[in-house]
Amino acid sequence: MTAAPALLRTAAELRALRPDRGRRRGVVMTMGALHEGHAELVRAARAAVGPGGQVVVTVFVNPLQFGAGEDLDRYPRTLDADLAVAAGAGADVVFAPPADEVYPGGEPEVRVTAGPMGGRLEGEHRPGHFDGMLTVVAKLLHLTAPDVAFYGEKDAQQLALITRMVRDLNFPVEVVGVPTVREPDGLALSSRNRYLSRYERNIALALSRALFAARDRLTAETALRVRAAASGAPEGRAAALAKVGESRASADAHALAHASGGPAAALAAARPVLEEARGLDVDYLALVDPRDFTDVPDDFQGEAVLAVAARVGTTRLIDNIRLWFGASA
Ligand SMILES: Nc1ncnc2c1ncn2[C@@H]1O[C@H](COP(=O)(O)OP(=O)(O)OP(=O)(O)O)[C@@H](O)[C@H]1O
Ligand SMILES: CC(C)(CO)[C@@H](O)C(=O)[O-]
Ligand code: BAL
Repeated sequence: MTAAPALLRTAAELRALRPDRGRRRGVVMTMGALHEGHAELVRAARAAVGPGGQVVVTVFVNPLQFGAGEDLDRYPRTLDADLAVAAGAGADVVFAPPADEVYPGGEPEVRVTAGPMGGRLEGEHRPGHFDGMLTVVAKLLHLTAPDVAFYGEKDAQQLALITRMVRDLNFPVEVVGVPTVREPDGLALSSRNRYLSRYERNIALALSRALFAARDRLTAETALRVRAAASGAPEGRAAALAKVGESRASADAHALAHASGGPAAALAAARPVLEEARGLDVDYLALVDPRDFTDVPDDFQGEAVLAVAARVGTTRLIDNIRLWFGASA
């Protein structure tokens, strides 16, 4: 049986439970309502610090990162179930402080500013969100003093901003990103999925389907290019192949002549999936450079993030995947 993690409420309790010298502390920050995505972060933390290290899961619904009219009041609070998930994944400590432990002086006047990256995509649609998020992450890093901290790639812009803050402000911690955990049908796990009715969940599947459509388009175009490269240049070849009755090879060569295989093709594959999903209200679909979340140009080479945010009814969901552009990964 897995031992129940210690449930701590104060920074003093957390300080008293520091791991022995030479043992590492790994931290997973959450807003609770834990699911398998969170569990994966906890398992990654356990693997990184080893059996003798200490894994701390923080559970705190941070008012500072919610805008007016967002879901702060109805955000699910499920601490008993969270303790069970944390235990099952191998956490030693759950740190669930009350708001006045995190903000003893009330709303902080001095805050972390997210900078230009924090004004794009999520930041544009949730003004102030990233300042509030980084402020609490900075505080939780001070309170938990980890050697290593784990964040999900599901929140790709958040991960990029935390990485940037740690670098820009010299936090002595290693930041590790963990790949997105999905349901078998593709839906990214998210605490907010609990808001969805069955009908809405079906609509929400369009987010991951759009991302996968882009990935599949790039894969298909790469395969075409490899096939054509084995036998000469595409457009003239299409006509020549057609003449000798090689219709399939001719069609491939023709498709190749019109395939860009670049960012525009990825967006063109994803967009119709979102447009055709009735009941989905899209905030953005964007292909961005993971270093600063600016849109990539059409001659971009390297790894990009295809990110989407949309509302289904009153629920707002985000998702993203990484795509590679260029000769080889
Ligand atoms: N499906 C997932 N796969 C991997 N990591 C995830 C997943 N969902 C959330 N995380 C990560 O867990 C951490 C805590 O996230 P949070 O508590 O906000 O959960 P969430 O499911 O993203 O909630 P919400 O639905 O409110 O966005 C973050 O680092 C987040 O990126
Ligand atoms: C990092 C975080 C715990 C800060 O409140 C939150 O933004 C989240 O759960 O992703
Ligand atoms: N999962 C990111 C935190 C938020 O949406 O506020």
